[in-house]
Order: sequence, then C-alpha cells, then structure tokens
Amino acid sequence: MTAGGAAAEPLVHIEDFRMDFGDTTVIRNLSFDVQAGETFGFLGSNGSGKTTTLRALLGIYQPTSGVLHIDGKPFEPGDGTRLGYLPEERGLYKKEPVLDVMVYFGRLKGLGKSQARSWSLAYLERVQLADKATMTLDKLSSGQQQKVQLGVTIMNDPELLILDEPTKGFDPVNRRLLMDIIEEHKRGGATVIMVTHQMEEVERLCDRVVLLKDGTSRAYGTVADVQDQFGGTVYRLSYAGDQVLPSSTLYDVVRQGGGRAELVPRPGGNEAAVLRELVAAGLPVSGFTTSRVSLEEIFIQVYGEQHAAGRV
Ligand SMILES: Nc1ncnc2c1ncn2[C@@H]1O[C@H](COP(=O)(O)OP(=O)(O)OP(=O)(O)O)[C@@H](O)[C@H]1O
Repeated sequence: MTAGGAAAEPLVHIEDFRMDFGDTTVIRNLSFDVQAGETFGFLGSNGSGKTTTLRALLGIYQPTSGVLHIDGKPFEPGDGTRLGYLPEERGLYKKEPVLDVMVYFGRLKGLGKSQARSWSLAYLERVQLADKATMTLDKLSSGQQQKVQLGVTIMNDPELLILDEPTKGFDPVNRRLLMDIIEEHKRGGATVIMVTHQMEEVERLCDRVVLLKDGTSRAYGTVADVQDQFGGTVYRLSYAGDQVLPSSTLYDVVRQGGGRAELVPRPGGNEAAVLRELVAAGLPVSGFTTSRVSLEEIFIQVYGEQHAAGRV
C-alpha cells in the first residue's frame, strides 16, 4: 500500500466515471478520492448509483468510461490491498453451520484453520451469537445472519473495508455494536468506505463524504465542508397552529408540521430577515433558534420533501 504523507496517492481514485446500462446513463462525471486511513461516507438516495460505483471499483462491472483505481491501479482480487467487501446483497451458505461457514471463508482469505476458528469463536461471542455457532445459517434471524456476514468481511483484518449498508436491518443496540467494531478498524488504520442512509452514523464516523444525486456528485468534502456548502446553519421554528409556511427566496423548508419547522437559509436569509418575513406573512412565531445544519437536513434538502416522511 502507498505510504502516508502529504504527497501520497489516494488509496481510491475515481475520475470522470460514467456508467451506462443500455441507453440509460446512471452515473456521469463522478470523481472523488479516498485517502488511506480515512472513513468515507458514500451517500445518496435510493437508485442514485452507490452500489453501481462500488461494483465498478471492484471490477464486478465494466465502467463505460473513466478511471477507477485502488492503490494506483484497477482492482484485481488477491493483488495488493487486503480488501473486505460487504456487498448490498447478502448471501452465505445457508444450509451450513455458522462456524463452518466462517472458518471456510477465513481459509479462503488466507487464515490457518485454527486461527480462523479461534477468531470466529471470539467474534461470535462478541456479537452475542456464541450459542448459534453450530446452527445452520438459515436458523438465524436476518440481523444475526448479517452479523455473521460482517464477521466474514472483517476477519482478514482488511486494509480497505467497503461496506454497503452495514447496519441495514439492525436494531439500535446492534447498530451501536457494529459501529463500535467498524470504529475499531478505523482506529487500527483501516480505510473504510461506507454506504449508509443513517446520517448520525456518518456524523459519528466519517471524515469525509460524497453525496450522489442522479448519478453525479452533489456535495463532496468533510462533513463540516458539506455543512458549510449548505449554508452551515438551520433555523428551528415553533409557531401556534399547523399552517404551511409561505415559500420564500430567503430559505428552503426542510421539514414542517405540528407547529414546528426547520429552514435552511438562502443567501440574504439572515435571522432577522427570515423572521420579519414570517411574521409579515401572519405566522404566529413563538420560538426561533439557530443551530448547525445536520447532514439529515442537508439530505432532505437535496433529495426533496418526499423523502422526509419515509426511509430513504
Ligand atoms: N445491472 C443493471 N442493469 C440495469 N440497470 C441497473 C443495473 N444495476 C443498477 N442499475 C440501475 O442503476 C441505478 C443505480 O442503482 P444502484 O443500485 O447503484 O443505486 P444505489 O444508490 O446503490 O441505491 P440503494 O440506496 O437503493 O441501494 C438504478 O436506477 C438501477 O436500476
């Protein structure tokens, strides 16, 4: 792997990536880098092209055009960087016992049999599945199966961990556990690329992010950079009644209902100007506070109100 340092090549380099399926272009002009050692959030609404990009990066899809490099070259399995990939579509041998499956994959990844076995037993203990070690996978719940799959993904101590929605379907306690495990890999020096729809995970773990919309980059940088690109602040408003806020050139409404609203200011939309406009429009404002815009609010602003009510 390339050594660290100011002039170091990025571990992952994507430049002008384009992907067509038949007549449909699903990714265009996509460029971003992931530096060695960082945790990178790959964000975007459903169907925006995240999984397609990861598949092209790993050579599963042939890109229509552009550069997709890991450590300075197109990825070849078994060649250089130690990779752990958790694909979006999960799938292990469901009729085999959990421990046997883990040991099998451990051996494929170059671990000795006893090393793979002891690692797997310790992992199963940690994720509270020790009592399932001899059960076949199809007897486990889907969240439990996902824990096994994450174990298989990280058991070769990857230098580059690519996780496509690692906590999908987990309850909050298990999500926290999984985040802790990913954070340990990050602290151990691994580079992590993570697709997730959980913005609090991104704020907790990610050094930088790219936000995809319709196959192209909508925002790219540190979480703070992206917050700044979207005005940096959000106004939280409470008011009597449940009326719809007037549209305005001074702000975008990212959420409203039940006498509360969140507004992201546009240029010229300072607190005083926005408040004056709302009051002039007859809105009985009872509270108005300013805070840093969250990634979730940015996400809603980018992808539209239709996502606000449901899971994106
Ligand atoms: N093999 C394929 N053939 C044709 N279209 C495809 C293929 N794979 C993906 N697509 C299309 O490419 C677009 C992007 O899909 P992709 O799975 O990359 O989105 P995503 O951002 O990962 O979405 P999600 O958050 O829902 O997982 C979608 O419109 C999808 O239908």
